Amino acid sequence: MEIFQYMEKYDYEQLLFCQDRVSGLKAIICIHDTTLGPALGGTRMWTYESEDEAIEDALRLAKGMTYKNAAAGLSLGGGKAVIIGDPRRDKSEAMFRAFGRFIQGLNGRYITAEDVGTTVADMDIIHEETDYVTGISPSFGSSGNPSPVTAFGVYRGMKAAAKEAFGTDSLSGKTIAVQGVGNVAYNLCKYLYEEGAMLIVTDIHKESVQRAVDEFRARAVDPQDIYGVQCDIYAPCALGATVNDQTIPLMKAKVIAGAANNQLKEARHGDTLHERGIIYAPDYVINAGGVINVADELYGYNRERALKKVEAVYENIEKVLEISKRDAIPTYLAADRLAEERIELMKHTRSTFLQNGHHILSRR
Ligand SMILES: NC(=O)C1=CN([C@@H]2O[C@H](COP(=O)(O)OP(=O)(O)OC[C@H]3O[C@@H](n4cnc5c(N)ncnc54)[C@H](O)[C@@H]3O)[C@@H](O)[C@H]2O)C=CC1
Ligand SMILES: CC(C)CC(=O)C(=O)O
Repeated sequence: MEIFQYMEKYDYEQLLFCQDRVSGLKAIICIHDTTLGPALGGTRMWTYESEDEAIEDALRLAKGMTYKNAAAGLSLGGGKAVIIGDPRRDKSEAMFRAFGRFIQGLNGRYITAEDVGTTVADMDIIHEETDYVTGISPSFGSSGNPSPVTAFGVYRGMKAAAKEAFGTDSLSGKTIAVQGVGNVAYNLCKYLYEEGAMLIVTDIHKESVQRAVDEFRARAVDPQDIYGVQCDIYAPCALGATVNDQTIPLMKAKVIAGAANNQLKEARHGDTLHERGIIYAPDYVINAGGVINVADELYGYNRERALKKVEAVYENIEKVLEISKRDAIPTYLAADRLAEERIELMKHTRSTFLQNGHHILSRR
């Protein structure tokens, strides 16, 4: 990959490679855009096949955070970090502390949190070395694990998308195919089951599937079979790029609404969904609950206030659907428009010169 060419094309600010030989840390921090404020986005730990794959993931995820934070109305820019390694095998205190020191070195330009492969316990270790970490244990007055709140937001957004497709936002009696029953999707399944939805689930880990079968009467299918099952809604809640040339022709769902980041393999797949009349709830709008929740820590965490904001994912999806209809464009473009218009507007508003002007919230 021609890295500078790619960064220039999508206007990235910074890409940082962090290496610590003793702990084995190999991490990449990517800051896409800080127009709206410091870049907030989680740290993913994953067994990448190659360094290029890890770099690409960091770049794509960081840009997604710029759009997610902007569309959610947060005063935050977009960034993300990835650690190369197996989260089930390679973690150590030394690794996360070394990583925390690299974050501290950025002096607040990047604030981290959980993502796939990292936990509250990992964030607590990072916190030993830096202030710029959220999603740490509630005993610090923090918000803890963002996943249940992300799930609540996805549930709200799914209802808004269902209303558009089926004329009612009730999910009772709807069949929902959930790909990946990890931290977010387990909590999502709970909401869906309690509302009376029928669940079809899959995961690469058998225990996760079994838990959903036992607790939510879900039907299990093999990972490759999830795309073609007869269902009303497909909820991608594993990794990205699952909406692509191979999977779209198999899909029976009228709605795609799930937690995963970067669901569309390429932007053109959003066009294909639009042409086929499948309502796609854009990933970074529907899965913003977690970041809205951890961002509230920057104001002194208040769960009630945070959940109120997350509830509004419903209205945000409605807004995207309205723009899509008004401008006759696919929903992924409508979401981009929502985010980009806000960034442009704030760029102008914030252009006034301030002499050493610090906001009362010193971390912003
Ligand atoms: N945790 C959070 O608060 C947020 C998560 N997200 C995104 O939501 C998605 C899920 O996140 P988490 O639940 O936190 O991660 P997780 O790691 O707890 O869950 C992901 C699940 O997907 C499964 N999986 C991976 N590849 C699969 C495949 N090919 N087929 C079936 N299952 C597969 C994994 O075994 C795991 O159980 C990720 O894309 C993440 O970036 C987005 C916003 C916030
Ligand atoms: C997990 C969140 C707290 C932030 C993030 O990285 C995301 O929304 O993807």
